[in-house]
Amino acid sequence: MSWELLLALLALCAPLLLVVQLVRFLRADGDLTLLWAEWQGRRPEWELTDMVVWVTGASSGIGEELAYQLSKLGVSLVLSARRVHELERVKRRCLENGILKGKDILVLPFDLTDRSAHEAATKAVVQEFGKIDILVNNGGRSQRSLCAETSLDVFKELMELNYLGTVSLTKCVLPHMIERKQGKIVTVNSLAGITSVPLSSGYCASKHALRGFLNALRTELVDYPGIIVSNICPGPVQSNIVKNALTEELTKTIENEGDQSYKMPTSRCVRLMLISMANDLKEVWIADQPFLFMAYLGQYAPTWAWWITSKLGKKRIENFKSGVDADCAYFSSSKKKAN
Ligand SMILES: NC(=O)c1ccc[n+]([C@@H]2O[C@H](COP(=O)([O-])OP(=O)(O)OC[C@H]3O[C@@H](n4cnc5c(N)ncnc54)[C@H](O)[C@@H]3O)[C@@H](O)[C@H]2O)c1
Repeated sequence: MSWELLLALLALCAPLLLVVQLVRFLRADGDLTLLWAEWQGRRPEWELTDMVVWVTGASSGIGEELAYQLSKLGVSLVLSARRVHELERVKRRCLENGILKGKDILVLPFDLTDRSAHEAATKAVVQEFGKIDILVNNGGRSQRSLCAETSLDVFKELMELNYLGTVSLTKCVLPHMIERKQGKIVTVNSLAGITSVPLSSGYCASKHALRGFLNALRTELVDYPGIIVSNICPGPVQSNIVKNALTEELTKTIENEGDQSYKMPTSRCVRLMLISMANDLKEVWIADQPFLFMAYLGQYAPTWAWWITSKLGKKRIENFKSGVDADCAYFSSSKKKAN
């Protein structure tokens, strides 16, 4: 084959390859460091075995799925949330489907907003298993209400739970990790901790606050390279987050949680979280499109992102008011989805 022909072929193939890569990028469900770690990095199956992992919010959604996937890796597991019977149910399923024995799982119920319980809970974990390798700050609640219609009590509750509850538990576990010079503090934040969406002003604020806290904490721990502070930012994921969301008043619940099936499967989100833990990633974004694309746009072209957010945000409020999930039907009629 002549050089001219080879060059001509290359010139033809290059745009094709570029298009293929672009399509792959547009279909990605994680940021580039996370996808690289998934492709080339350490496997959770090699890295996380024999660890003591404490998961808050383990009675439902992401925390529950995390318990199931961890129970297949041979860790010691601490399951926390408020409802003991739900935690016992999760424990039973972990024992049925995983490789753990009863002694490997501690059910430790407490309310994250009751900060006076955090020290005793931490001591109970250390007493049971002798150490804490990974704390997964996962417990939290979202919000579905317009700022102007929302009581200040709701904003306070979101900060108490999502922000101060996480800060307090992290502060209880930190001295133990500093003494051992190792450990992972993994916090389930949200893309709402990076970008902002309507109907969730209190939630976004609590998650933005968490990101600020975690980034500052990480810089304070530079002398302890064995302690990893990890900020996990998922987009929409299948769980009970909408059903359990706060509304205008503390006592008012969501009337219609809408169809959640378009969201990322919980198992995929949790798998990517485990990859991030195995590879000590500092911050990861986990989301299907167009949510991931919007996070990138917000980072690199904030003014364009704001223009699009204002259009999509209007649609989000419309969706919510017409009784479908706020995030669905961005590109089609909300009435059609409601039927
Ligand atoms: N599902 C999503 O779309 C999504 C997206 C981004 C971030 N997140 C975050 O993921 C985390 C888990 O949420 P999820 O989606 O699994 O929702 P979920 O409602 O299914 O689970 C939330 C868990 O937190 C626990 N919890 C709530 N209030 C508590 C309290 N006061 N004390 C102790 N535990 C409490 C619940 O009991 C439950 O176990 C949250 O921090 C949420 O902000 C979820």
